[in-house]
Amino acid sequence: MKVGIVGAGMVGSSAGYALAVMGLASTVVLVDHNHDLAVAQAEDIAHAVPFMSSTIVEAADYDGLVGAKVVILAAGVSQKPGETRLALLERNAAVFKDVVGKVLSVAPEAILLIASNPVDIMTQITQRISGLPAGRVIGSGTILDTARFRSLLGRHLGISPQSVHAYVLGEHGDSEVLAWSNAKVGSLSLAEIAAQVGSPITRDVRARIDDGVRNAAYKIIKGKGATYYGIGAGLARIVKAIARDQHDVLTVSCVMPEVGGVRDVALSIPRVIGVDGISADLMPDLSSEEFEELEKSAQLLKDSVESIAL
Ligand SMILES: NC(=O)C1=CN([C@@H]2O[C@H](COP(=O)(O)OP(=O)(O)OC[C@H]3O[C@@H](n4cnc5c(N)ncnc54)[C@H](O)[C@@H]3O)[C@@H](O)[C@H]2O)C=CC1
Ligand SMILES: CC(=O)C(=O)O
Repeated sequence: MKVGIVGAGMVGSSAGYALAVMGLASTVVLVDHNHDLAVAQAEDIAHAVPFMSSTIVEAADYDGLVGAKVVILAAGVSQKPGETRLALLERNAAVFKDVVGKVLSVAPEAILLIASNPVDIMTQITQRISGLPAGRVIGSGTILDTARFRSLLGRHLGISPQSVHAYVLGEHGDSEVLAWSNAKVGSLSLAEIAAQVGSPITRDVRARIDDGVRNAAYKIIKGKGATYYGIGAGLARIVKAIARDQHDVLTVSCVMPEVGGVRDVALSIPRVIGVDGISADLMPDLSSEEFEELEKSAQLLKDSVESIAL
């Protein structure tokens, strides 16, 4: 399967690296308006391939995306230290107005996988520009936040994050909602597992984990300028679900008809993903407090998307 990546910066190249070393694509094509950067990234990633897979990694112009089954959109600007994701909206909307049409002119059948921030709004903008069915325009959404939540919960409990089933919903951003009420480890509720392993989830532990998830990007960007390994692996994980038609449940963003009272808005809930993109939305049971937070997150995203002229 051919996978295209538009935007060969830190996020795009990390996704390309993860796809290549995991052997999830026959070909990975990197496109960037800085073509020299795309060429350099493709060459560097290609040198890792002989150790792990046989993926062909190359740089190209948009023509190189012909036949791509998935195209990852990671072009645009990223946050400076202290800057919110929403502050990138106008600049990245302008980039997407340029990029989406070019991608579809050569790869009209592709599933579009959006990474650029603010990712929920970029997903909604892409769906509007492209006119594609909502299930073929997938935002990476809270896949990364969910990984952060599972990682911190697993660390607290001394359990592998792969056995922690816990989701972050709503905006990939400051208003996201950690769904504590339905988190499970194996078949046990959080309260039960915490009691069994002797690591209670106190108010302080909860606040520490919430901060660790919600503010992870700010801390990493302050320390090293950008985040990219986590999202690179997350994007590869979504491609895996598509490439192998796995019908995996992942928290990704997509335009949905209604969330509470808010209509036509893109945000994350768990969704089933396979070869045709998203095939089902799985709205979790939430406490009334969590559902209220989700509605607030939806309203904030809706207000932001309406502020942008398309
Ligand atoms: N969804 C998520 O969880 C995450 C999203 N991000 C977002 O991903 C995006 C990319 O971040 P980085 O890779 O760190 O930035 P970067 O600056 O390293 O790379 C962006 C690339 O886009 C290219 N580009 C800009 N305009 C273009 C256009 N019109 N056509 C083609 N290429 C163009 C640039 O030349 C650059 O190489 C940002 O918006 C960032 O906020 C970053 C981390 C996590
Ligand atoms: C930058 C970003 O969106 C993240 O690391 O969550």
